[in-house]
Amino acid sequence: MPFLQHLTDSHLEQLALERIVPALLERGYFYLDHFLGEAIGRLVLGQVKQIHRSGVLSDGQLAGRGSGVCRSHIRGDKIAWRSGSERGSEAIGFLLKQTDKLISLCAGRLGKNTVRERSKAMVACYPGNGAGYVKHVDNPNADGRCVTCIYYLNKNWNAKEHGGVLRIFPEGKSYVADIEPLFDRLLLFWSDRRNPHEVQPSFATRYAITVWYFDSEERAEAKKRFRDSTASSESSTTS
Ligand SMILES: Cn1c(O)c(C(=O)NCC(=O)O)c(=O)c2ccccc21
Ligand SMILES: [Mn+2]
Repeated sequence: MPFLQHLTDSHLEQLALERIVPALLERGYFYLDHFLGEAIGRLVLGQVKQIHRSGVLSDGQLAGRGSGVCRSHIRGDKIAWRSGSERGSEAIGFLLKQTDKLISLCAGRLGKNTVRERSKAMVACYPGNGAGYVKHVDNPNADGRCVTCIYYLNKNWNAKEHGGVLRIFPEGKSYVADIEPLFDRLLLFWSDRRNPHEVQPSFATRYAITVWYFDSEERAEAKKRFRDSTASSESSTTS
């Protein structure tokens, strides 16, 4: 089924150059609504709900800090990885094609970053039991990830009632950015220490799809460090 393209390629180019690049360089994050449009957004939501219903989402991580016995038994976010070419994930595949186009249009203008590869899509569901995600940095130690891209899928979301706000604490700034996980909203932000963030407790089912774009050089460096470290640890065990 040929998808009608909500945002034509020239729209995407305008969006990338005139809005996304300036915002990322100036503030470090950017979000826009109506990214795929109602029809395709609903197709993506339908496929995510089917993934959730099919039970393949991981058992949510145990909420709260601590480990062993003192850990609480509230199950938090549940996730599944999708390349977008699986049967039943075609609309997710289309979303990734659109975000790939967007990022490649930005590439070369994002300072030193040359972005050529990305992770698979992480489909995430917060069950609405009050679990959230503690404040963290996606990429604190140069693992290669440079841009976090999150597509939200929640219709009629009311943060006052449902919580689930993403709060970004931009490094060195006196303000925080509160972003509601609204249907068909796309959010991009630097994955490194510039953007610590948290997902506040969610009291309704909260769906999102995240994909991380890699800076090629940083990724290659990280892979090399990993190879060296495993090689040295192997040599130390054998010696
Ligand atoms: C489920 N989930 C996450 O929701 C976020 C995250 O920062 N989400 C922000 C958001 O959904 O607005 C994560 O960064 C994350 C990292 C590893 C595994 C699971 C993860
Ligand atoms: Mn995160």
